[in-house]
Amino acid sequence: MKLRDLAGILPVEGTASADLEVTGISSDSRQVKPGVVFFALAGTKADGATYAADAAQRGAAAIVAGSAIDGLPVPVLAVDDPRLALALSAARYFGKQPETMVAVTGTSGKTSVAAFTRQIWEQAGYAAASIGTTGVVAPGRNDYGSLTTPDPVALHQLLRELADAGVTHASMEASSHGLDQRRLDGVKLAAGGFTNLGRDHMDYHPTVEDYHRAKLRLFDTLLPKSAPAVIFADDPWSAPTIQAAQAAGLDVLTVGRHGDFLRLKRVEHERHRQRAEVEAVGVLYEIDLPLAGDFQISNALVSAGLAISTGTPVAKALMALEKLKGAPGRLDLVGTTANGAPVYVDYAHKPDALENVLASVRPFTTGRVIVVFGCGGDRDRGKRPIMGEIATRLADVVIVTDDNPRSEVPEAIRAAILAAAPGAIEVGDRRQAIHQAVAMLHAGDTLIVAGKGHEEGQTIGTETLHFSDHEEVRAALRERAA
Ligand SMILES: CC(=O)N[C@H]1[C@@H](OP(=O)(O)OP(=O)(O)OC[C@H]2O[C@@H](n3ccc(=O)[nH]c3=O)[C@H](O)[C@@H]2O)O[C@H](CO)[C@@H](O)[C@@H]1O[C@H](C)C(=O)N[C@@H](C)C(=O)N[C@H](CCC(=O)O)C(=O)O
Ligand SMILES: Nc1ncnc2c1ncn2[C@@H]1O[C@H](COP(=O)(O)OP(=O)(O)OP(=O)(O)O)[C@@H](O)[C@H]1O
Ligand SMILES: N[C@H](CCC[C@H](N)C(=O)O)C(=O)O
Ligand SMILES: [Mg+2]
Repeated sequence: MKLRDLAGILPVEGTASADLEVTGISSDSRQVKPGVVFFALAGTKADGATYAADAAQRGAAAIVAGSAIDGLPVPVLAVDDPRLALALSAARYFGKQPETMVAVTGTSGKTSVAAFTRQIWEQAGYAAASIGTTGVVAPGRNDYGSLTTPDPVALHQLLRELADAGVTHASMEASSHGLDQRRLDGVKLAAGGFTNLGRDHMDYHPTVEDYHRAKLRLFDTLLPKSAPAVIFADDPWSAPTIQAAQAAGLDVLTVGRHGDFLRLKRVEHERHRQRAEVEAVGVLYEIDLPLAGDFQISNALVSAGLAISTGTPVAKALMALEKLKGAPGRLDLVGTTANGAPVYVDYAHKPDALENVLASVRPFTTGRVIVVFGCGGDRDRGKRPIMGEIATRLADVVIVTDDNPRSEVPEAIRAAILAAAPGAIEVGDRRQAIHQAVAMLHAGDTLIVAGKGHEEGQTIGTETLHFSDHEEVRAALRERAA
């Protein structure tokens, strides 16, 4: 591709640089090779403009920045919003994506909805993919991920690979960081989904309104006019979300107990499954959902809404719910003790999620609900006492442990949780905490190991050591059985 092929996004018209050959796109100077266009982004830790000279020295074809940078031996193209320019350039450079793409946003449930939507499409016979916190799942592919919403260059490279491999349908998670940082702006979306809004990422967003505004970008900026917006109607934040989607001219489809498009009429919970009656366009469907957790029915309805609104027949989409598999580490039943007490691994690492998951196992627990959890370091500090209070209120035994302390002092993180969790047991070492919890299970009890879900590491300082809640739970169950 020539630089001129990025015209309309970058101010290249009429300049001598328009004929330059472009061999790639990057926002990281360390990745720049000859011919790469370097985008200097103002970040949260550094200002990319500081690295423009480094990029030029490595052979960058041109530098794109928010303002002029003097003294560089390569053309500098100034744009208003370098992140937006990066996203649009990446889309044009890689040039291809699965035809039907949907994105889901919300505080909790995104990974589950992305996975469920892919599964519905698969059952309807489409070659489908999902992209998010747990990685990329596509035919013949299951790659572990790092970011929930990949950065635009990685994202469009991936979309190109998926499209080249014949994937026609893809669902992805739109995190608030991803939306705010324009990571999704170059993706052509057919529909958007909203699950709920609660407290999250208060280290990044100054207020919850600001956080909600970032989420709303999916509806008021990214989706084309009259595209379907599938909104879970039973959340307190659904009303302002519906309003914003309507104002943007979207086709609002609500789901849930208060939903018009897919209305949940009745639900009967069992321990590991639930039976739901759903009304869709005047027809009643009985659905036997093979997943535990009240919230999974909400996620399933958003997913069905996304699949239906992008062309999957209603009955096919709703019947596909009967075969759903939970996303890894989302109220994941890892095993049971010999006396029948179940042990779940769950990714609840924010207040609403913890509240939901503890509440959803209570009706099936004749004994005690036991929870093991901690809070991540270098992340929202405000959530620590809130989660301590929730655990104390909703569980009978609370074990506070470590969850990726990162650069913080682990004891200090635990102390912030414990301040609101009188009577909680403190066991810093997560392995020991899990083993201790499994050892105390009596018949009728339920254990939830929360916070890490699918994660496979524990980050202490700058080092990440292999750690898996699944493996530790299995080991503890084996130990107990021996
Ligand atoms: C806080 C945050 O969101 N950071 C993301 C952001 O980085 P940044 O722009 O702030 O980067 P920075 O370190 O300040 O550097 C500024 C610029 O200088 C460049 N640079 C830096 C050094 C150098 O030598 N050369 C150079 O060019 C950097 O590449 C960057 O472009 O943009 C980068 C590119 O898209 C992301 O990789 C990076 O994610 C970091 C790794 C991260 O941890 N992000 C998390 C918080 C995140 O995004 N999480 C969400 C939500 C998770 C969820 O709830 O599910 C997600 O979508 O995963
Ligand atoms: N619809 C929901 N409402 C409330 N809590 C939920 C819902 N769906 C999932 N949860 C809880 O949140 C946890 C994370 O779920 P999931 O991974 O699907 O959400 P997410 O939005 O992708 O989260 P993250 O932003 O952390 O990746 C689950 O393990 C469960 O505890
Ligand atoms: N995507 C989230 C995941 C947090 C998971 C939890 N285990 C933690 O480390 O805080 C984050 O990076 O903030
Ligand atoms: Mg996720």
